[in-house]
Amino acid sequence: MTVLWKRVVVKLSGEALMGATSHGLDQGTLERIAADLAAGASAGVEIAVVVGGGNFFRGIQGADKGIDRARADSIGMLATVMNALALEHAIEKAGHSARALSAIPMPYVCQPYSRQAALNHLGKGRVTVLAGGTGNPFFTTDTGAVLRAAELSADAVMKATQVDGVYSADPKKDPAAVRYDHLTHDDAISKNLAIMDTAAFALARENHIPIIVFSIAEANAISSALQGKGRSTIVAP
Ligand SMILES: Nc1ncnc2c1ncn2[C@@H]1O[C@H](COP(=O)(O)OP(=O)(O)OP(=O)(O)O)[C@@H](O)[C@H]1O
Ligand SMILES: O=c1ccn([C@@H]2O[C@H](COP(=O)(O)O)[C@@H](O)[C@H]2O)c(=O)[nH]1
Repeated sequence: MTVLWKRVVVKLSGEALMGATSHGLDQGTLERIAADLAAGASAGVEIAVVVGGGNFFRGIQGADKGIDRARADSIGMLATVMNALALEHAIEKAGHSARALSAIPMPYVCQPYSRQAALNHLGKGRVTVLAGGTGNPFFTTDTGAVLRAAELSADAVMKATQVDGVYSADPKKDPAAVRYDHLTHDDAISKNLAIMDTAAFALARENHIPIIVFSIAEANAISSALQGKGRSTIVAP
């Protein structure tokens, strides 16, 4: 496998882990994605995975139901820890070494996140699964992914999601939405494209980090994206 990047942060949507179910974790999907990550790491790419929590809980939805937003976001961050532990185990089962690190320290279940610990695991070829987003409420795991990419000097953020790229509008709501092959961070921000939050795009722009958006529904989606193959949108200057 000829790969484009030496070190990447893969942003894995929590919803991607539900497979065809409506909530939580689908074991077959987890195993497929774990094997794909293991293949990428075996090809020599240092892979950190920032995992979302939308298959369990989103803070904003909890806040809509009357839970204090900061409390609701804490629940959301804990959801990402559940996904990270499941993914760490699935990657190990797929035959590749993995470590989960949490931005919210909970040493009984996994190692607390630190930049040094993450760099150490990446340097040893372990798929490093980063839980808890930024560790702060009022953020998302998209912003967490770009933040980790900046502090770990990753070459790119690879957003593995439900859609095959960035569209002019949410394609799940607007069938007439048009897909972009390439756009700049400025375009994504000025057009208010909600595939990622503005904070994530702004941080990526400031730190010159390209973002590759692709669908995780395809077989070997991550390995293909690492080789520059398959359908995707590239957000870069
Ligand atoms: N302009 C757009 N182009 C493409 N997708 C868009 C756009 N605007 C909104 N979306 C929606 O954004 C979603 C991508 O978000 P994603 O599923 O990765 O959520 P997340 O918050 O990052 O993760 P989680 O699933 O854990 O909540 C797509 O499923 C798509 O419906
Ligand atoms: O830095 C962060 C990251 C996430 N959260 C909360 O977790 C959920 C799930 O994350 P998604 O990015 O939506 O998958 C999110 O809705 C927030 O409530 C957070 O508070 N801080």
